[in-house]
Order: sequence, then C-alpha cells, then structure tokens
Amino acid sequence: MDNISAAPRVLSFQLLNEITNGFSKDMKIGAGSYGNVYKGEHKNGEMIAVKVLHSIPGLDNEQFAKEYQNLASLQHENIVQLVGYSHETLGEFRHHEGRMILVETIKRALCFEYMQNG
Ligand SMILES: Nc1ncnc2c1ncn2[C@@H]1O[C@H](COP(=O)(O)OP(=O)(O)OP(=O)(O)O)[C@@H](O)[C@H]1O
Repeated sequence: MDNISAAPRVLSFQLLNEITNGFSKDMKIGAGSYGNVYKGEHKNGEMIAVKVLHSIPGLDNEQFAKEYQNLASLQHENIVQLVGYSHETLGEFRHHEGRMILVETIKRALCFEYMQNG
C-alpha cells in the first residue's frame, strides 16, 4: 500500500486488522450507533479512522454502496474525508453439533481521514 490518504479505495480487512492492532482496545477511539471507531496507524506513519460497521440486518450491499457513494462525493473542509472502505465476506469453519460448518460473516468498514481532536 502506498498512500492510504489519497482517493477513496478498497482496503483489505486484513490491512485494517493490522493497522488497528487487531481492532484492539488501545486503538479504539469511539463508538457510534453504526459501529466502533479505531485509530489505524500505518507503518509509514499515516493515520486513519476506521469505522467497523455492526452487522446490521437489512443493510444490504446496495445500501452500503449508496452510503459509500454519498460519503465519497462529499468534499468540504468541514466534512471529514472518506479515504476508503472494506467489504468482505469471511468464511470460517466452526464445530457445530459434532460436525464442521462454514460460517460466513460480512465485514464492512468505512475509513476516514484521522481528526486529532476526534
Ligand atoms: N475521522 C475521525 N477521526 C478521529 N476520531 C473520530 C473520527 N470519526 C469518529 N471518531 C471518533 O469516534 C466517535 C464516534 O464516531 P461516529 O462517527 O461513529 O459517531 P456518531 O457521530 O455518533 O455516529 P453515528 O451515530 O452516525 O454512528 C467520535 O465521537 C470520535 O471521537
């Protein structure tokens, strides 16, 4: 990854996991109604705010895309800039009633420029 604060882009959930130290308590900077917000610190020193959206029943891909589009099109000095997003389905094998089942979870995150004063 070269420059995470340029145009909005796809960021892998794995990368977001790395730059937030596994979404650790220490990196948590807030919580809103849609999810928790973490500070993401890239090794080149860049910082972003990573909002991991709660799994919201009914929030389908189309709604997420609309939300992304709205945020991405806003450019104003008083509006925090969207720098990227992540939308991935992770499959994980788990034991369930004596057999292995594949559980799929959708991971969604919106990433913004980091504001020092919250
Ligand atoms: N870009 C950012 N830079 C630094 N801190 C942020 C940023 N975005 C959010 N935060 C921190 O996380 C907290 C929660 O932010 P969030 O946007 O989720 O809250 P909110 O305005 O209550 O949103 P909503 O209710 O729409 O989910 C903020 O109060 C702030 O402290």
